[in-house]
Amino acid sequence: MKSAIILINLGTPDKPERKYVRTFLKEFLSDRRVVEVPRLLWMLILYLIILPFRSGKAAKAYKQIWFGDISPLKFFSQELAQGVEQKIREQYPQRDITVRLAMTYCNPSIPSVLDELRESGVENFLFLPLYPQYSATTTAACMDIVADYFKKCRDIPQWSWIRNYHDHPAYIQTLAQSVADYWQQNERGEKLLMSFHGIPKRNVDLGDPYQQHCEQTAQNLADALQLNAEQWQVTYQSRLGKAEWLQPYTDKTLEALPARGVKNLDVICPAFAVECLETLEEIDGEGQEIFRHSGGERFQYLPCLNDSELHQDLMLELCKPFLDSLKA
Ligand SMILES: C=CC1=C(C)c2cc3[nH]c(cc4nc(cc5[nH]c(cc1n2)c(C)c5CCC(=O)O)C(CCC(=O)O)=C4C)c(C)c3C=C
Ligand SMILES: [Fe+2]
Ligand SMILES: [Fe+2]
Repeated sequence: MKSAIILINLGTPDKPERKYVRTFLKEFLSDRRVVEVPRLLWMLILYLIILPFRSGKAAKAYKQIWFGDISPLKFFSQELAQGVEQKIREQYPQRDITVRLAMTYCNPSIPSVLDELRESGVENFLFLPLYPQYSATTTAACMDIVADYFKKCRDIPQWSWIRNYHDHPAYIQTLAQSVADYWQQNERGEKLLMSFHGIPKRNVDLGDPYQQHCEQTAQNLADALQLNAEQWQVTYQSRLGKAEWLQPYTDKTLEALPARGVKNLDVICPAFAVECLETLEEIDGEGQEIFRHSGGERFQYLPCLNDSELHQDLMLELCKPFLDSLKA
């Protein structure tokens, strides 16, 4: 039986230009899983304020971080998928398994990847969203798209999900190894700031487990690195709009830390599997600037796991129960 593993990431504009950024933002921010503001009010805000003003600004930011003709998010996600497929071919030579990347928004879309795989005879799917911490705004959003796709199908194939892996020992071990490797090659900062993408606080109050997952990842990573309470901190970045999001906010913390005596800082973003606008521009760019202007002296951004061997091995470990369940 032909099987496929589909790595799913958020999505990204096709080009770092206003028109493409607008298309991406429109699709992303129209999803009711992402924004839960009453529809009419949100459509007014989206079409009258966010799309006209944010698209151009974000396009400029994307231009600064673009990798030649591809966005960093798509580049690393694709390389990761290819690396994982190669490893599976080597380690499971008797199995017929394809690994593909799909995006929740824009390209390659989940339906287009599913169409292609089903036409090639795949009958068994494993979906692996590249979000270690579950949130309805990300994980459930891609689950909806997959479920919608199969609504029109009579003979639904076998499918399974890796819903979250925020506390999987292999994930924590991989993160810890990446930090330890970094510290072996670079001077270690006084504090490790773990900055996660934020979500509105209301979502957590209504039952989204995301904050609990982030805090668990952070605590387990700190334990694996044997950090004491003074040596690490969790913050939340990328808030949008006026409502309260998860706190403490990354930008406010970066502004405050130098006055509290932290001048030499390491920052890691464990919610991001691969580099993207929110890590390269918001943290390593803007965040670094905020910290330095506030009196900080040394700011080191620790890269995401990206397409590293460590990350490929982690993906294989997460997929092991699926891979072992397949008949040779
Ligand atoms: C209501 C708004 C948003 C929620 C909720 C949200 C949750 C969320 N997002 C990610 C991961 C990524 N977000 C990225 C970009 C991005 N996110 C939002 C808004 C919300 N995100 C916007 C408007 C944007 C676009 C950029 C900008 O204008 O600031 C990206 C990067 C995409 C890229 O092309 O590089 C990622 C990745 C998570 C993990 C998450 C909740 C857990
Ligand atoms: Fe986001
Ligand atoms: Fe941002």
